[in-house]
Amino acid sequence: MSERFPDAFLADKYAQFRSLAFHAALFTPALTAAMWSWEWGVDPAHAMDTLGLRIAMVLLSLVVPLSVKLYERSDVGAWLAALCTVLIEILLSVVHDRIANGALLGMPGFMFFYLLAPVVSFVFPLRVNVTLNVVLPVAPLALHAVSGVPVGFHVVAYSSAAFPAAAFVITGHFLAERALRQFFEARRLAAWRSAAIDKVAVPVFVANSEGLVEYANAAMMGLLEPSRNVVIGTPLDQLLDMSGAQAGLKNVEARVRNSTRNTWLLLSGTAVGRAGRAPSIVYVAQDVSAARAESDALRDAALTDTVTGLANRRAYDQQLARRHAQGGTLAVLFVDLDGFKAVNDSFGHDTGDALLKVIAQRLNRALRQGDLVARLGGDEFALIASIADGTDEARALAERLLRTISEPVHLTTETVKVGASVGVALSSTIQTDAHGLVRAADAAMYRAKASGKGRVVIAEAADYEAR
Ligand SMILES: Nc1nc2c(ncn2[C@@H]2O[C@H](COP(=O)(O)OP(=O)(O)OP(=O)(O)O)[C@@H](O)[C@H]2O)c(=O)[nH]1
Repeated sequence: MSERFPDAFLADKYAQFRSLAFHAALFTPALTAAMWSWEWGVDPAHAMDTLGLRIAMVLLSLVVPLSVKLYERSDVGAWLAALCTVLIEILLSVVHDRIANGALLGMPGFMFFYLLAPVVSFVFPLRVNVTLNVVLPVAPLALHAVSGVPVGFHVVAYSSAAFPAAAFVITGHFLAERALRQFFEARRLAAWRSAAIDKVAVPVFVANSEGLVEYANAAMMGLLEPSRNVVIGTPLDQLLDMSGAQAGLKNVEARVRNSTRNTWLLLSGTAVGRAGRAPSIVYVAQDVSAARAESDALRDAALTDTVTGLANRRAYDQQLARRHAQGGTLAVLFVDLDGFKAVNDSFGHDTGDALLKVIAQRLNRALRQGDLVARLGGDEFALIASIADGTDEARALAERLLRTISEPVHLTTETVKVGASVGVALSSTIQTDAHGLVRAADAAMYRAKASGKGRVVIAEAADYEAR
């Protein structure tokens, strides 16, 4: 089996066949037409026309039965197809003779029987074909030699004309058979490869140079979830989010978009060239969702407070450093509950935990989009909020927090109530780094505790310097 691409192979064969046909077309009709004209005074243009029709029929007779034989693998089908073309040919001959007002087996019919031999004998090996094509034209001459039946000049002329025509047909038959066999085998192999790749458990897909998906095997379709029809021809970008991936083809991490699961793939791509086209990329994918979920969970655990589910101190420090570096006015709010120890002491640690969870939810609800609340430990919470209007806005926010914290908390068995002391440091007032802001908010919160609890204190420069 040739590994050549069927397109290139066929192009090659087509060129050979065309060159042969060109020479035969020059030689055969010219010779035949000359003889016809000489013998019967037939119009040469008309004669060539007739021969052109014959040649077209011969090509049809070659390709259709051969295709049936090679692709459907049916000799009976091939014979039936050949019979059909012969019947069509006879019909055409009859019609032609009626129009031309000639005998039933006039010139077209005569030529036909010489051309018929190689056509209908295509199912035989080449050697039989050649023999038939040599024997049939000389048969009238042999008959004459054996029986003395007179043979006119036109019979000799037709016999001579039949040889190049037969050569043309046999070569065409030979080339067409080879080309079709290669073509169908290549198609069968491609279909088999595609079916085999479809069956393997490893997800595989192909994207063309324009980023459109050309193929995805069953395993890949299972990961992408939508139906095959939707995927083929879809921009890869619509199916996979590769925005966080490193450049290149190897070890590319991609998230499946619109997935009901949080599916992550590790892709390895190979550029595969194609005749006359920009290379496509064949990707082999690995489902790394489980590993990714595990590492995400570890990262989340390292940044999350286990009791309340809020950000922990580490996450808070990271966020504050990032937000502070971005600029704009920030308010850092330190919230320490008042009377929390009494809840623990009276109702137990579990009730204390339940209370912390409710307070966390209330603080979360009181915040605006983009702000952050964290639990630093014990009964201490801290918030980061963007402030547009300075101290008054920060104070209003802090007082809103105080009010929501002080609402009674209805737990399963009891209702408890705590208060809070809040220290607020504004980056517009305290000109320092992120740590300095935290220290100032902490100091302001202590001042709130010291001056009677349940209140808000806005930090001044002295709070930062005092710590
Ligand atoms: N339930 C519970 N209690 C905790 C946790 N972490 C720390 N605590 C307790 O929280 C209490 C905090 O003490 P304090 O800050 O003195 O409590 P407070 O009654 O609010 O006192 P002030 O802050 O002075 O108003 C201590 O009793 C700690 O044991 C926790 O995760 N869960």
